Amino acid sequence: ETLGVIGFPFSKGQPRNGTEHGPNVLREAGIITSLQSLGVNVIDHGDIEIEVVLRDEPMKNVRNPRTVAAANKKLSDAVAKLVKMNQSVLALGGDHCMAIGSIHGHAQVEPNLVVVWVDAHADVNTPLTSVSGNIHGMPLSFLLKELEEFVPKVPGFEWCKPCLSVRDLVYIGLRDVDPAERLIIEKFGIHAYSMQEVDKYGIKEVVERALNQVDPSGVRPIHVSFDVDAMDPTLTPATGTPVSGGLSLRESFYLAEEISNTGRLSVLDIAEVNPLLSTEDKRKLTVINTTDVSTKFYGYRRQG
Ligand SMILES: N[C@](CCCC[B-](O)(O)O)(CCN1CCC(O)CC1)C(=O)O
Ligand SMILES: [Mn+2]
Ligand SMILES: [Mn+2]
Ligand SMILES: [Mn+2]
Repeated sequence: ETLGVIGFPFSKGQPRNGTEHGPNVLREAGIITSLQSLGVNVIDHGDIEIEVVLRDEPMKNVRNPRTVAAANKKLSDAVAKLVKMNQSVLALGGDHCMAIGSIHGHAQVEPNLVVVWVDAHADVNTPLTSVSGNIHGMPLSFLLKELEEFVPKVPGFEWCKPCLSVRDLVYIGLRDVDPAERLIIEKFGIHAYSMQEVDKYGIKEVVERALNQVDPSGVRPIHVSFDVDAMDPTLTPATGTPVSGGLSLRESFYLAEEISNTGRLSVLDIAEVNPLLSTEDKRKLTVINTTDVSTKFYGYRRQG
């Protein structure tokens, strides 16, 4: 089994500079060597080359549409290529708009995939419901077939055909969902385990129920889109939209270990590490905790 690592040094899905440094600070922290020390055959394919799109005027309130679209098209092609070569893919972000390219690319090769979205946020605003206009809050609206009729054409995204059904998506970690997102989740019955459910059932039950709902027969390829703001901000403070009351380190480890135990983790996104948003020691803490969770996704076992 080969793990292909792709860097997505990108920040234009949101207004805070810094997520473009995510891939490199994770590499500098030794994420590649940590994975190799697990016996994983890791190939670092470098970074997606981000092109500057001039005069990328907002479309209604959607910021940087063409820049976000062009970068994610490249990511989609890169992920598809690696999955086609039977590699597992670790995509290092970069802000969470990266999920558009990563999931789209994965779905071109594995249309039967399911998505586990680990995040404080639902990231399912459409360009019309978004209050901020930041595409990192909208990625799922570009991917979900059931939302296609509600999503206006956004310049640059002509390539992005929706490829995911709401029944193949499950959320874990929600605690800051916009009213419109709440409506969408309820209208389409999207499976969602907020931090309230994590407290109510415990992480073991939540992970079991989540996987059983999207993949009861336990055969489908899994795409995990992991926003580091799903974890408690005391653990990953270097991120753009921190929300208190997040997943503990042990809950994050357990989730990652259980996903790893399925043997069907195909693509993992690590999104929203922003080293510029905090002090040096908080950056270090964020990167170390993110790396520690990542190794559990790829076979590190606390019991040895
Ligand atoms: N839902 C938000 C946050 C998205 C976070 C994206 B990430 O990838 O980090 O999960 C927040 C919108 N929110 C609406 C109410 C306002 O008071 C504050 C911003 C949005 O901008 O759409
Ligand atoms: Mn988030
Ligand atoms: Mn997110
Ligand atoms: Mn975030």
